[in-house]
Amino acid sequence: MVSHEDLAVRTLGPCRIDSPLAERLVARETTQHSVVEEDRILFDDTISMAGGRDLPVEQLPSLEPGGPRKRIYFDPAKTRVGIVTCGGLCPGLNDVIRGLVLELSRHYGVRRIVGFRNGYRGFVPRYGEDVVDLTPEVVMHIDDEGGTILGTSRGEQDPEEVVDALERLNINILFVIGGDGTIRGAMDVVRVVGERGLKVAVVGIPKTIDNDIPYIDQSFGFQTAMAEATKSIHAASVEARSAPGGIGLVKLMGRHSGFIACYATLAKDDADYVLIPEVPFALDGERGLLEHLRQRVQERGHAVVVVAEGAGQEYIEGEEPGRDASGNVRFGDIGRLLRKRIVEHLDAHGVENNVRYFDPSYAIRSVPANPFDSAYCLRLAHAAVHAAMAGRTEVIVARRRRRFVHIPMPLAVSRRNHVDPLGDLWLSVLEATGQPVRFE
Ligand SMILES: Nc1ncnc2c1ncn2[C@@H]1O[C@H](COP(=O)(O)OP(=O)(O)O)[C@@H](O)[C@H]1O
Ligand SMILES: O=P(O)(O)OC[C@H]1O[C@](O)(COP(=O)(O)O)[C@@H](O)[C@@H]1O
Ligand SMILES: [Mg+2]
Repeated sequence: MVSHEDLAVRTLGPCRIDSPLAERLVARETTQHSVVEEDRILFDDTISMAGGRDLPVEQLPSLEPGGPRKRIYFDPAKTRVGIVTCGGLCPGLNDVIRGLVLELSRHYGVRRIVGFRNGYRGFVPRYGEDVVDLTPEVVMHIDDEGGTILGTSRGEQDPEEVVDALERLNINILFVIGGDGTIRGAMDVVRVVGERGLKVAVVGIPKTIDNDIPYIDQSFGFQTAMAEATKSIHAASVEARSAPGGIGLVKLMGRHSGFIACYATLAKDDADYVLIPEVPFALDGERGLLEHLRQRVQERGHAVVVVAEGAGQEYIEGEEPGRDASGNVRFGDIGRLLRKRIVEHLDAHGVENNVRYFDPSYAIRSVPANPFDSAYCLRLAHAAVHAAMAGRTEVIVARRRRRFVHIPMPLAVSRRNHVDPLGDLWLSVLEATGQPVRFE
């Protein structure tokens, strides 16, 4: 259970400098729409959860609100900022970079902002990466494109070398835009910064199309990626309905969490089956997926199956899952395996079948952010700048139940966000598809 201590945010020191934004904050109060900096946001949101702790209200676990402070830690005129993007692509990376640069320069008056190229390797001299000066002019229209203007990479780097680079360039604030691996890397940087007695704020903006960062409503770019995925589900459905025994099979990204598969399915209410890593399924047997699918195709003439890449890995034989440079598992291709097994099963029962396999893969994450995600990215960037200028460190900014909050990095990587097989989302998926609760 998350405790009060888990939610404590680290700061570099007292805020003694008047914020250039202070004037705008005078009339602010805590309402449905804002939380003042002195207030806290309760972590639990049901009576049973909060009541179960048996604590007075002021001792209940609570989060520090995001947003501008009246006084800040860093003197903007003397502050130098670094930005890095790491891990897999995600729609909105450029929006976040742009938002950081514009907020820092226009509202705080920070004049020295650099981008490190290609993830954490951009700090390490042997890679020979250049450092990019980021000005409002440079970033103004970068949100029109997907990807990241800074480039990204996987693979661990020595945090000592990262901090050497921070020292060489006199960086006071480092913004890391990345997923769980990136946040773990950032925590190593914070440790070395502390060991050297430096005052560098490290603030993260969580990025993942898989939506697997816990305690937040949704990661930026997720909505765009899942919207993009609906196009393949629609195409699969059209193909399936247009051929005798048509079966549209769509494999979507989602290594450990099936959020893209679930939401894309709900958005395009066309699928008969959704398979995700969180819900194991039997393939064979009377109550297995293949037999159910055979009956569905015979009854309705067609079917659509959506599978997340991490689902059903136990069926991929003879292949040890590989690892990428960051140590993430590289799964076997569940889509191809399902295609093969579906064809074999239906052929064996003399059922005509035409399987059309879609693997949109990188296409769903390399697109520019949609307007909702763009707005979200900009607001996350603003929140990250406010947090960093106020000396917060080892923290990510995020939206939780529609409030912007600061979440300590150790908590953000303490677990993964999963689709709960007993939760509301999976129930909605079961209702939409009509698939059995279990294939067993
Ligand atoms: N356990 C870890 N400890 C320290 N750094 C890590 C760790 N895992 C990943 N990293 C660093 O974070 C970067 C991105 O991690 P990765 O897992 O590839 O993507 P993501 O941040 O999207 O999860 C890598 O370049 C690597 O240097
Ligand atoms: O082939 P790549 O670029 O290493 O990444 C593939 C993986 O990246 C993801 O899109 C997201 O992963 P991260 O958020 O860890 O970067 C996964 O869904 C997918 O398995
Ligand atoms: Mg990751």
